[in-house]
Amino acid sequence: MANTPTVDARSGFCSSNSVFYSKRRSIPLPPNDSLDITTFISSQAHRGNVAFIDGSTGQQLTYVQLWDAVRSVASSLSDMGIRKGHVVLLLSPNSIFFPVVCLAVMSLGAIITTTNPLNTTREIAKQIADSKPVLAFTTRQLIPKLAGPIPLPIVLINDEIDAPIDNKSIVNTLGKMMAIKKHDGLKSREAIIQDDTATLLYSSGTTGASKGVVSSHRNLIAMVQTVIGRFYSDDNHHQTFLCTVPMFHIYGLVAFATGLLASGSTIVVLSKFEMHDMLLSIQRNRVSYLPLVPPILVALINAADQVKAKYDLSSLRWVLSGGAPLSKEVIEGFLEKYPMVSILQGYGLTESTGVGASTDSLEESRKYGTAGLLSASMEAMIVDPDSGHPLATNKTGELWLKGPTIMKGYFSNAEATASTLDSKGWLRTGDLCYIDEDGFIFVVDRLKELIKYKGYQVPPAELEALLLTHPEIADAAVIPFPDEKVGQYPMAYVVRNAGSSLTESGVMEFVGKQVAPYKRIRRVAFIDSVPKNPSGKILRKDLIQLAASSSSSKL
Ligand SMILES: CC(C)(COP(=O)(O)OP(=O)(O)OC[C@H]1O[C@@H](n2cnc3c(N)ncnc32)[C@H](O)[C@@H]1OP(=O)(O)O)[C@@H](O)C(=O)NCCC(=O)NCCSC(=O)/C=C/c1ccc(O)cc1
Repeated sequence: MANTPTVDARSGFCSSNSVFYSKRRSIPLPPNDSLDITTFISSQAHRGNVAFIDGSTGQQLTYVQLWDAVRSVASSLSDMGIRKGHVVLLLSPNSIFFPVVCLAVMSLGAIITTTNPLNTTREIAKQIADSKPVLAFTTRQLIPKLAGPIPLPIVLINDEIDAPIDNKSIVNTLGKMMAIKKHDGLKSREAIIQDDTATLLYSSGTTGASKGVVSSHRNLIAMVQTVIGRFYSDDNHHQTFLCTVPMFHIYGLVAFATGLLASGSTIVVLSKFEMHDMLLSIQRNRVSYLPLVPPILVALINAADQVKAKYDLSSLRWVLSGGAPLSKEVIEGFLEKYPMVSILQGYGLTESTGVGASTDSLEESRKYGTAGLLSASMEAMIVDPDSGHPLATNKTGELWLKGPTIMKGYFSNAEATASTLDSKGWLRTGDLCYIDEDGFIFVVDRLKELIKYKGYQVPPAELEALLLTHPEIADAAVIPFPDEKVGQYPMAYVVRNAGSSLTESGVMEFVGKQVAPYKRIRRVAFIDSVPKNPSGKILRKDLIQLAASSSSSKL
């Protein structure tokens, strides 16, 4: 037995190979290689009746109606010529039909790519040029956002079947597709294996501009198993979740369009976050689980007295926080105001197809500030960013993850894939973390060049490239600036050309016109030169320090 690696049961750390192993029961993965995510979910046994409720209109989709709709839409897509490997773009706010489109597309082996409706036409055109979709699903209101250089055939999502169609690009409506009763199109469905690509979600990763994250059916199937393991034990009753975070991000997508459907949950869907709608929906539908991002928790704390006076939140048991770090102050502030509700934390990336670590019980959540224990079947290493050597417990380094939910790579970007995934399948997360003696992960800082505004990713490189297109800007660097309400917002350090009288507001307006609102630069400082290392890399840490010291000296 001399060669058996010794894993410390308490931390999960194996000293012979420096790998941390998950302490959770490993997830069963279906052995059948010919399996797609939609078939996998629809074949799970559960006692759920209502799958979705539209939070504003009350319209419901039962599980029977959901799977009927998915089959009809898939058959119709097949009749329209959609085949395995084709990319389909979904540009829509949250709706009870968002999952129908995703599940139908993926059931054919076609690939779903989603985008934020707040994105500008220019940003969406970039994603279209990169992902090359053959069809788009969108709403009537969002059609102008598809007016980029590459015209796409469009399926309208929220349209009355008989409404006049005046746009030549519109080839169908979801209503018509869902009404199809004969599913002949499914006969020409091609065989799908678990390794085939299912989703293409965009993320900036550790550096540079947004890239398509390729997740396979296997990645999503493993994530479904993780979600089931996280929320359902044998004695768990039926649960009602509220969906107010966007389904177009991995967080919302894996929960509301896939994972929770495997266990018969009811999901109340709001088209977007609005405080009153959210609270009223909790009250009306007796919601028990509320997945959020930290800025909503902060807003709930700040308005706690009015909230508790006006709404009956007695059904609410769990708040799930993900997408951005949650500070100890926010956790304590929330628990003080809402003692009946427990917070569960989740840590994940688009590149890990959702959750990589989490706290799954009140007891685990009592480790304040932790991102949780490694998800089932996930392995981790903490790697010294300078030496590249793996570290043991309680030592801070870059978190590397390996497991069945780790992406296949970045779409058509071998260079970015090679610098993010190593040959053994380890994903460099770009987060500085340590893992304690009980196996809990703590995120300390970020190595990657990323700004998180309200849980949305803002890649500094993208804003820097845009700033450099201004005729009066010689050089620029963009950094995160901390803010209690939104987490961080983008701040620009700008070097003006000689003789330029460009103002701070001039810089902000120039960027604001071209990017989604969450990417706007909200603070500007002018400097003589951008600090860089000998190879020309921006020394962001120096600028972050400079910003902190100049803002505190202003107080
Ligand atoms: C609900 C939020 C927190 C706040 O919403 P909001 O206040 O209405 O603002 P928006 O973010 O929608 O809009 C941004 C800005 O655009 C503005 N805006 C709004 N609609 C308009 C308009 N139609 N025209 C023009 N301006 C507009 C809006 O006013 C706002 O401006 P400002 O007030 O200046 O911030 C919203 O930002 C939000 O849903 N954020 C969540 C993002 C999110 O899901 N992130 C997760 C990423 S994936 C990930 O990290 C995964 C992690 C994970 C973790 C754990 C797990 O278990 C699994 C996974």
